[in-house]
Order: sequence, then structure tokens, then C-alpha cells
Amino acid sequence: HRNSDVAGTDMVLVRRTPRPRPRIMGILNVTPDSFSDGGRWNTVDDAVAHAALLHEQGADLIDVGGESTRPGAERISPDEEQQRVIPVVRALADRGIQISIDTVNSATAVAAVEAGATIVNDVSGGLADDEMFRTIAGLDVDYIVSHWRGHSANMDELARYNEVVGDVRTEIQRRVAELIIWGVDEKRIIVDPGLGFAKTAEHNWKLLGNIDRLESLGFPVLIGASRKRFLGGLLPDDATPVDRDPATAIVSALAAQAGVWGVRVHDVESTRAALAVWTAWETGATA
Ligand SMILES: Nc1nc2ncc(COP(=O)(O)O)nc2c(=O)[nH]1
Repeated sequence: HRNSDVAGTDMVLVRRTPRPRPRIMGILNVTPDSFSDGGRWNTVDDAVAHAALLHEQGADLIDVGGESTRPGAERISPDEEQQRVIPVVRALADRGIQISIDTVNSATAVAAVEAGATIVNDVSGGLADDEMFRTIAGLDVDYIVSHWRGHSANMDELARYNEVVGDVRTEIQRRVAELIIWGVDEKRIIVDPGLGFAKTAEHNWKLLGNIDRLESLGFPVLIGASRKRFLGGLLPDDATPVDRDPATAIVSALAAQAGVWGVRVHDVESTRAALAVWTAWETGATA
């Protein structure tokens, strides 16, 4: 059939209204032992220079973290954490770069917001510090509540679920309900499945394949898959964390397709390219 046979009119290519691409959250771990880039930014200047590079490459915001959350990492005091991150937060804020502070400690959250952070990113979802929710309620910030079940020392034992997507959704929902009881504005809440925190590779893939069930909670979703071990499971045994960047970028594109709020990545360039592909695919035009 020629097109006009079908509808009596020429087929009109309907261009979808483009969905906004996910925000790119560039990772700045100011820690000596983070699993993939630990110890490369020992000075404030090195850290600020790297964050400024990520921003130039396309990061919409920078996630600054002073305590490694990799499995088995030893804990540090909030004071030590603040000594590492606050000078960096202040220097980046002075450059007009949007910052999220990656911390489970309410005191660090307060100090970082005073230094210019506008988002608190708490991998523990308020479980590691009883004062966090009360503190967030008193701050004018967005709050990222991630699914978590305990500190990295014993994460694997904690990875027991009846049905991981439903269980994670329910446990996040409980944390959000409590946040709202503390008076936190719903519009300030972002949720995150906490990939790799008390989860096996299979759990992580099930959560990624069912992001829509997390989104049905009604909050923006952040995904943090970058360079994590479960991606490495798809690669040759001798692959290093940096070799996981192509897989990370593909996750970014698929997460965009799933409508997420943001993706948290180490390598901004590859995710930026992946999201440019997604946008062009979605809209039939370049970003
Ligand atoms: N919101 C959020 N924050 C996070 N912070 C640290 C890590 C651990 O990874 P890293 O050591 O590469 O920072 N993962 C997350 C995550 O998945 N989501």
C-alpha cells in the first residue's frame, strides 16, 4: 500500500514531545580507598580540578563523598569526613557548580549545605544517623533516600529478600513515609534502589529491569550503577573497574528510557554520549 491508501492522507510522522534526559551526577570520591578512583585526589586542588573537568564534560551536578562505601571499608569519624569534603564543596560552590553531598552523617550534611551543597545524598536512607531526618527537615535541600540494610562490613549477609523489587520498594516507601512525618516536603525527595548495597548481581539486575515499579512510588529515581562489581560480572575476568564504563553508559541510556531523574557516574563523557544517542533516538533530532 502507498501510505495514502491507508488513511486517505499522507502519514504524518508524529514527533514525541521529548522527555527530559536524566541529570548526570558526576562522582567525586575524596577518599583514600574508594574502589575505583580512590586516592587520586589527595589535595583539594586535585579534587576541584577533577570536578571542574567532569562539569565541563557535561555533569549537571557533582556528588562529593568523603567516606568510601565499598564493601569492607573502615568507618571514619564525621570530623575526618568533613575535613576531606567541606573545602572541596566550598570551592566548587564558589565556581557555581551544583553539589550533592554523599554522606550518612547529619553533621556533615549541615556543614556541606552551609558550604554550598544543595542536595544531600544519603546511601543509608537515614538509617545510619537517627538525627538525619530531623536535620533534613530543617534544611532547604533535596534529599536522596537510598535503599540500605547496614554498613558495608556485613552487606552480603543482609542480601536476603522474599522478592527483591517489592521488598526494596516497600522499605524505601517506609523511609519516605517517615521523612514526611518529620515534615520533609515530598517535592524534595528523590529515591534510589541502592545498587550493590546488600544486593547480589541478580538483585541489581532485577531492580534495573523493574525501575518502573520503583517509579510507581511517585518520586524521581536516581540510579548508581557506575563501575560496580555486578557490571564486571558481564566482562572478562581481568577487566578493571574502568573497563566497566561502556556497560555503565548503556545502563545510563536504558535508565533514560525508563524515565529516571538521574544517573550517578564516574565517567561523564561516555554517559553524556549515551544520553545524546537516547535523545536523538527519542526525538529524531540531536540533543
Ligand atoms: N545515591 C547513591 N549514592 C551512592 N554513593 C556511593 C555509592 C558507592 O559507589 P562509589 O564507591 O563508586 O561511590 N553508590 C551510590 C548509589 O548507588 N546511589
